[in-house]
Amino acid sequence: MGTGRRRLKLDFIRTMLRHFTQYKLLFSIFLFSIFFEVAYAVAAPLSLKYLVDEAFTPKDFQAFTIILSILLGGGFFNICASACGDYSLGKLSGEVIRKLRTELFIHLQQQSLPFYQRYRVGDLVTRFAADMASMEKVIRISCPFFLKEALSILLGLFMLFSIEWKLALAVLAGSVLMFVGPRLLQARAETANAGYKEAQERFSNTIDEMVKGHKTIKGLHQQARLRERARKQIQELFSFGLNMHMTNSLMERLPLTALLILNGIMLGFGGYLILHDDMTVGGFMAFFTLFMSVGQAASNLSFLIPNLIDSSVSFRRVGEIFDQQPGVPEAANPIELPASITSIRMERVTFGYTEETDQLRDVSLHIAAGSYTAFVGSSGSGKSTALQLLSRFYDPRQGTVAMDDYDLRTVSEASLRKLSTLVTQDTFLFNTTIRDNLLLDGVDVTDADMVEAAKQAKIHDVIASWPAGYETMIHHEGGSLSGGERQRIAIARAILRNPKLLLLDEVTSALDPATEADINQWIQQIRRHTTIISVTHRLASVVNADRIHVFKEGRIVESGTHQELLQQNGLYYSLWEKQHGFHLSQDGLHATVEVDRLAKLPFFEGIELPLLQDMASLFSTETCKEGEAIVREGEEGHKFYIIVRGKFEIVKQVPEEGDKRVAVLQDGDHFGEIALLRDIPRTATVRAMGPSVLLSVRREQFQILTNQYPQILQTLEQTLKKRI
Ligand SMILES: Nc1ncnc2c1ncn2[C@@H]1O[C@H](COP(=O)(O)OP(=O)(O)OP(=O)(O)O)[C@@H](O)[C@H]1O
Repeated sequence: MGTGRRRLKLDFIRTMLRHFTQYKLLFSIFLFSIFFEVAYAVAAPLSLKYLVDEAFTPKDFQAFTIILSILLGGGFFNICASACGDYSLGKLSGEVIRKLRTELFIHLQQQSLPFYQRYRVGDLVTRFAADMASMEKVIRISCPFFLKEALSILLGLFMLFSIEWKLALAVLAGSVLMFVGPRLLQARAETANAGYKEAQERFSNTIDEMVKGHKTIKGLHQQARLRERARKQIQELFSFGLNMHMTNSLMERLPLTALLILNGIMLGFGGYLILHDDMTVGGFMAFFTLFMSVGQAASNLSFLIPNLIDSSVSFRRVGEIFDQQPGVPEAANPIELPASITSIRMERVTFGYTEETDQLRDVSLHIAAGSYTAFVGSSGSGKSTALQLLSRFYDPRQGTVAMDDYDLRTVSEASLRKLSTLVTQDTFLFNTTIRDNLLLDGVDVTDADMVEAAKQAKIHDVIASWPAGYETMIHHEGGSLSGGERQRIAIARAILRNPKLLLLDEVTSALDPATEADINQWIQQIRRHTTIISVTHRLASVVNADRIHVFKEGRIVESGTHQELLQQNGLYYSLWEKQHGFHLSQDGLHATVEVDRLAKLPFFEGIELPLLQDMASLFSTETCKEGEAIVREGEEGHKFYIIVRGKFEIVKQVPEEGDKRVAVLQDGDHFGEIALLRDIPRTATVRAMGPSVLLSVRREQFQILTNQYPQILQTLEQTLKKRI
């Protein structure tokens, strides 16, 4: 074991001892009761010496009565002391475990996002469940037992030496045998136990993934893959379990064998001493009985060792969590942010999720209170990252994020959360009623406010249509609700908090056009009294923003109003052009594309407008759900697609790495144009990252057009040749 690990374990044991010593009275009662119990257990065999030598052999009735009375009186007192000891131990260990659980829970809550990205759900749940249970066993049972047995051995040895030191010395020398085996096997047992725990963790993570992702797994028909992974992990559990069982059994058996050898030594040497009148028969009987009870205590201790080793792994794993310092710590004397602020600043901010990468580079911006600001740009350009820094989920590596003149590193988290609310595209709902999900703690609102907020977020009618209305229970963290419903509940939750600063991260991405329009209207209503910063890839929803910052590769490359940015004819202009020219019905089920927009596709360059008009009429609308693969790698393609709304990831199979995301496409992007010309297998899988709408055209339909107008085919062939 490395010194770091040992230090960690020692620190943790010190912490536990600190907890124990906080309850001085209970701890003292417990220690006294253990001491008395052990003293009595050791004294009882010693009484044999006096019974045999002083009472039975000389037939002295008075001595017999005195010894018997002492034994009975001591026995009665022993029962009382044991009962007090049991109560004090129960109370003491219960308190210590309660404190440890609470501290671990609070410690987890204090951690920042990087911690939750490092540890998976299964890892943390196993530490809370299996490791804590194993620690509880040690605190309640093994530790007191260890203390008792160790004390029995010490007192017993003292008595054995006082009865006959030569025999005691011989037995003591032989008893070294009892500890050699376990000592030799200890490292192996620790490795076997740690291996088993890690295998448990991996299996817990698979179950977690299976439960959370059951829809995606079914949708993508991945059951066999998951089953195979689970089968391997169960097999791994079996192998590690067998290894652990065998090592632990061996550790238990070796001391028993040593005990047999010791018995032989004692009988042989003891008999020799009696025959040479160096020891009385009563003395030998007392020695023998005492030795048996010391031997039993030593053997009990050796049985305890695997248990303690097992739990030492648990202590280390829980200690490791306690040792994690929050990545975004609260200042020692945090400043309370005022209830309203006048500005938000990012000054020369550079940030990376890891040391090696920079997701934001030298970003500076100034946002006036009461304004509506939008962050736009292509996928992966750093928009959401900037929002996370404004919410202080991370601290910048360089530069400052500040509200008024307060660096966020110096302000109290509570005051920051009171001032601002972040709504993201991944909505987490608690497994409780809709009402509880809306009326979270710390929000002083009435039922009427709640209903009003739900109406504004366009979710009231949906909730009211459920039999239990606002009392409907949420299960699986909202997994049974649609993405749009979850998103609208999150928006209602934000409305109820009535924040001064509202941070929105792609909040309308899962909504149909009608609801999106309603939410955009709500934003317009509140913008007068709320500062809004909205991240979106859909430019049409931010044309009214006071200021738009365009992100590219972690930098802000353009800033201005919609009109100013269009005039600049730069990145914003090209993004706008790409997204422009589509029409979508209010229910999001029917899309059309304008001819001008088709003309801008590179491979339709130079094709006459009337032909493109015919082409535009060939497109049909397709909708798809989150996780759905619209195109699969290796399959023959027959369709060309244009994304009207939504995000798609392009995933390629990389040998030994599995699926790898190579790009993300969004509104206005297109793919699969080669399928219009010939059969070739798709080079990647295209999978929806949220509910999406596409326009598609099949090659057969396209061919009717090209048969009529062969020049389309020639132009397309030439353009594609140029591109490939
Ligand atoms: N937690 C994370 N750990 C490591 N890298 C991350 C993390 N979150 C985002 N990234 C990476 O940081 C880069 C910027 O991501 P960010 O989410 O800020 O982009 P974005 O512009 O908001 O794009 P999108 O609209 O697709 O979310 C991307 O390359 C992304 O893969």
